[in-house]
Amino acid sequence: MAPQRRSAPRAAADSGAAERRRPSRNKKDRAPQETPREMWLRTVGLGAGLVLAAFLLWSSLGTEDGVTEVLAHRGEVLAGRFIEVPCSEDYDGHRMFEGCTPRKCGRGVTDIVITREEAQRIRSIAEKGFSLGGSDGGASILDLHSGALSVGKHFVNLYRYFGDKIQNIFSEEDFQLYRDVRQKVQLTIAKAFGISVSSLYLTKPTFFSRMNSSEARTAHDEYWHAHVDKVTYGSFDYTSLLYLSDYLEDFGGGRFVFMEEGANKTVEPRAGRVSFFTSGSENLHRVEKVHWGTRYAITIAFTCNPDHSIEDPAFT
Ligand SMILES: O=C(O)CCC(=O)C(=O)O
Ligand SMILES: [Fe+2]
Repeated sequence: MAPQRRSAPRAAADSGAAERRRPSRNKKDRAPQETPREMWLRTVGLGAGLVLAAFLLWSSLGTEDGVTEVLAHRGEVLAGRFIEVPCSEDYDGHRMFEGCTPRKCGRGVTDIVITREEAQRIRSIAEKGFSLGGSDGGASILDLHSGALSVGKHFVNLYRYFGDKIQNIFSEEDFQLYRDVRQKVQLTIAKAFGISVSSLYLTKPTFFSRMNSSEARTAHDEYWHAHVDKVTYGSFDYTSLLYLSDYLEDFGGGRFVFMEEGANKTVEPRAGRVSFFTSGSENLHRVEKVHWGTRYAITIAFTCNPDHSIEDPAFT
């Protein structure tokens, strides 16, 4: 954002007015001397003002956009936290699927569905993929379904590029783990929203993300904009995020923010943490800019519309 332009210093022409406002020496000489009590009060007042100003500055720096509540702290291990929010009307414009299209909306976080060990193993899959490319800017994606990988300012298709040799990069165990994780997340969503697990289909894009503090080079690198997944991606009905690194251990900034009037809610990423929510504008969100380090995550998306379903990645 462009910095606010400050007004130029007032011209010398003003100095006459300043001169006129200046009290006469005589008057000042006649002013009563400050008592020690008054001096003390003035010092205390000044100190309190400074403390207040420092606090306001600190709180505005720490929260970027006035975030006031943390839904999931990085240090806590949540067995499951769910917050219901009223559904938006975004689903009305799409085909409705009884028993799947959100009627109950909300957001949840759990740290017990995916272990930290599984998160570590799945992150290794992401690192292998990203080692073959990566964006010049701050955000890279790797989509094991389509084969898309960010490289420089563009994307390549790994499966087309490597052909059968892709089996030297990813193993069957990698794909098996990916499928297991997807299945567990799908079950979690179905349970939380009271829908049948078989009414949900994986949809695209489902992808790994890697974010760092490099300056954005293309619009794809600008991951921090507020958005609604249903609007951005169309087919999404339920979004989930599996975090693969730890806020403040592996990176700074990069918290997930549900944007709400008055009180935004943050989710602090933690390896193995699954955050999930209905994809309509009841869950407008953004990711804070990463200030240092590298943040890994997977966006796993589900739809109620079988026409928009995609397959799990597998060697064909
Ligand atoms: O990585 C995140 O925390 C959120 C990513 C996101 O909003 C998205 O992929 O649509
Ligand atoms: Fe999103």
